[in-house]
Amino acid sequence: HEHALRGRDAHLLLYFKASADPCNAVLRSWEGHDPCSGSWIGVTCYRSRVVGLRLDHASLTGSVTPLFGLTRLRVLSLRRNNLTGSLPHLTTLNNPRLRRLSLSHNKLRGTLNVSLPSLVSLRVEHNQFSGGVEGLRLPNVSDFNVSSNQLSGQVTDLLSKFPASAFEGNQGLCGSPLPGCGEVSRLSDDTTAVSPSPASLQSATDSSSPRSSTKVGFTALLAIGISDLLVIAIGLVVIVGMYLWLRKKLITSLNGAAASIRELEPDQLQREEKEKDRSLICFEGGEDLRLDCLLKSSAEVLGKGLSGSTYRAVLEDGIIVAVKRLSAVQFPSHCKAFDRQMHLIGRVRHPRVVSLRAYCNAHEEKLLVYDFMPNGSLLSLLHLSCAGEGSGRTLDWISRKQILMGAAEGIAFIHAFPARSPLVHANIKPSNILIDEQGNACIAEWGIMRFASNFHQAMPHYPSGCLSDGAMFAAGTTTRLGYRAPELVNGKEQPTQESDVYSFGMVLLEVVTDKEIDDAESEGEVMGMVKIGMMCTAECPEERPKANQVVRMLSDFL
Ligand SMILES: Nc1ncnc2c1ncn2[C@@H]1O[C@H](COP(=O)(O)OP(=O)(O)OP(=O)(O)O)[C@@H](O)[C@H]1O
Repeated sequence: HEHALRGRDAHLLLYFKASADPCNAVLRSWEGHDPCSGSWIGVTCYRSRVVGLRLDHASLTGSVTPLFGLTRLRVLSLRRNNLTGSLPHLTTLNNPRLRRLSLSHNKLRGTLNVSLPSLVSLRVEHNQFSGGVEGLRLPNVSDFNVSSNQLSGQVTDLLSKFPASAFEGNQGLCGSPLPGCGEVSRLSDDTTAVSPSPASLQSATDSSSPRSSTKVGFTALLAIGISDLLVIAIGLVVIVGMYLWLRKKLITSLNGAAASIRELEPDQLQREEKEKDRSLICFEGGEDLRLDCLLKSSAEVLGKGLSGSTYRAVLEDGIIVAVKRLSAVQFPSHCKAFDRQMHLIGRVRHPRVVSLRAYCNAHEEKLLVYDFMPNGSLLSLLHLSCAGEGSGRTLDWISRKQILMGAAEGIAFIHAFPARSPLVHANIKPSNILIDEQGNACIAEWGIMRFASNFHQAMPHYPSGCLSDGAMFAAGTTTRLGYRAPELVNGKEQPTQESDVYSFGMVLLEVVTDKEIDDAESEGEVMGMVKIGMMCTAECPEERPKANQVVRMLSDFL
């Protein structure tokens, strides 16, 4: 029976692929009958069943309906694609385990009917959904957004706990937290009352003589004036009374609260403070992460560097993340600037930059949770013998060029990201250039090293003997500085975007001067790339090209 169900998962995914990626451009790796082989891009499995599908920004088209046949699915994230059609009625019968559903920025239409107690996140903003929201029965959802659709009708009581921003951009929706539906219709009634049609005005004037109308008008005006005064006086009395009553109540409750705070034991306060500290701060795509789940997950050490150790953690729902545990020696303090930097890093989203999904900045523990990159690092591909790691694969020339291009794009994106002061990676080296499911390079662990207490010791350099002599020669480096820009060696300067370009230049020279390349046709290209590397590693920082210029130069070779 289990075997048949696994076959059904594969069948449903391939059925989805047929309409989502008809040119086989993105889902090329979806081949064969086993989606859990590890090679199907975006698919996460647990005990040989598909539990997660994440394919954001993948230019997918067609309908999502086949995916709701995956009965073990927990996470479905297909943001920013071109998906069309409607959603089926989602109930516990067909999707009992679905926890996160992210379909924002697509072209989905039809009505929304989702009643799933398992769901904790529903994001369908920027689509074309229509009809009411009464079909949404989501008792446990904490992350919710249906904004910028064509929904109408009253927001139900269950959903009114979410902020107005979760509903805005739907012309026809009303009721808390949006303006009340009654208010809208009363307003329109009033408008009709004060602006009668010219025809009715005309008939009103015609029906009575000018004399009688003046008499009646005067008496009526007097009566209205007196009654208005009375109403205003009564209103004032009521308002003053309510003000005095509320003031009294507020003072009593404030006194009560102050007393109960005083009553708290000091260590209880400390405990609460610690609890707050120990929680994870989550960013887009990591909203579901919890510190206790992370600590309970099965973890395996990926490696250890100067800044700390990195673990591969498999969470309860089968999702795999990389957790960097920062060294307490290098990152001893609990500073606000670190929090600000993490919030900035958590906002950066680019296919060539590894996403930070959450972090924890407790006094005794600093954890950073990243997307897990399943294909190792450039270091493992290049220096199998030096690093004592790697899968034993050798890199062909085309892959080398693509990896360099991907890394340069990631760095250029970070450098151009709008921030108060220019953003800097400060730790560019092959172990921080990771390879994603499709073999593309992604820049990892940026922006952390400037918080290291022994920053200059931690700067990227390389174990003596590993950086090839060809690369050292091309860069004109006689001392073994490795990836560290010469201006940083005295330990007084802070890293800059120019020093990042230097480090990238060293990586580039290392990749293109490697003895392993035996493709004679590429000789001319090697020379061209070496020239780029030499420009990047110019002694004088001002003479080095900007990262976006490096991207442009590299693109000539692709
Ligand atoms: N998100 C990730 N996905 C997969 N592997 C990762 C991820 N982040 C880091 N790694 C791998 O984990 C190993 C250890 O990384 P870590 O960053 O802790 O050390 P390092 O890069 O060698 O040194 P440093 O502390 O200076 O950054 C490296 O092989 C790295 O490529």
